[in-house]
Amino acid sequence: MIAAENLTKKFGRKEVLKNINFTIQKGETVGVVGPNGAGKSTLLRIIATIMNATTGTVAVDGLDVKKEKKAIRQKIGYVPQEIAVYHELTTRENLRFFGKLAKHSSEERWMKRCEEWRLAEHLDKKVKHLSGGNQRKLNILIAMLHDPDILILDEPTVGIDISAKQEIVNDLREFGREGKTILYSSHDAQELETLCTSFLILKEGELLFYGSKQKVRQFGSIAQSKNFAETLGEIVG
Ligand SMILES: Nc1ncnc2c1ncn2[C@@H]1O[C@H](COP(=O)(O)OP(=O)(O)OP(=O)(O)O)[C@@H](O)[C@H]1O
Repeated sequence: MIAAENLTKKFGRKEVLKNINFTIQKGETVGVVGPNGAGKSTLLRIIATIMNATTGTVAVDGLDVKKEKKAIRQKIGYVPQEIAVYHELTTRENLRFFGKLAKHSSEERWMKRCEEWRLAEHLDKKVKHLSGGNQRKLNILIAMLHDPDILILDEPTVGIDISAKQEIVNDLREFGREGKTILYSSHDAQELETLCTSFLILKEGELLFYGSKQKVRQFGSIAQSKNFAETLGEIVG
């Protein structure tokens, strides 16, 4: 469970998260949505213990993100927007290297994931020779090396083609079915609809909405006849 209470974040005088409250239950796949600059990355970084909130709290399974960073990092995998792997190393070398840094990584487990995610055939290729989609997959698998219960992904499919996006979304859906909690920030309504069970909508630092996919449709009541992507687009505006 991830519970935010009266969360605010200021950069100088600019308040980019304004008194945010929500509780995410275990096993949810939450789409974190909002226009550019809404505060999505900032919120995800605070939950991932990379950045501190200015005031308020976030508890991950009862642990405080400010005080118990180490314990929370065992539970969470964080996938940054940028591809943060070594391009001159092979896929296998990257997994081994980051596996050594991560506690509780197991080569047997990541080999199994590579097979499930169709990366096994690319294990001995240098990352610079992988397709954009496979580089993105590797970026995600590295965040999963310690088998976290919660995966936080900040726009993980930017710049790749539609079929690679669909593969990643399907692989993450399977991961969600293992009972994992996923927070997924994206501007792509199609992939959000396919993957997410609930939505957290931010606008100019305010939490506009948090609830199930069905409720998003009700929330966008003026758009009843429209499809999900249009409804979401209208809410986010
Ligand atoms: N380190 C920082 N210092 C100062 N301002 C920052 C910093 N990081 C983010 N901001 C500002 O905070 C606001 C929220 O940024 P954030 O990156 O969280 O938005 P976002 O919703 O993720 O946007 P995008 O969809 O473009 O990635 C923006 O106005 C941004 O310029």
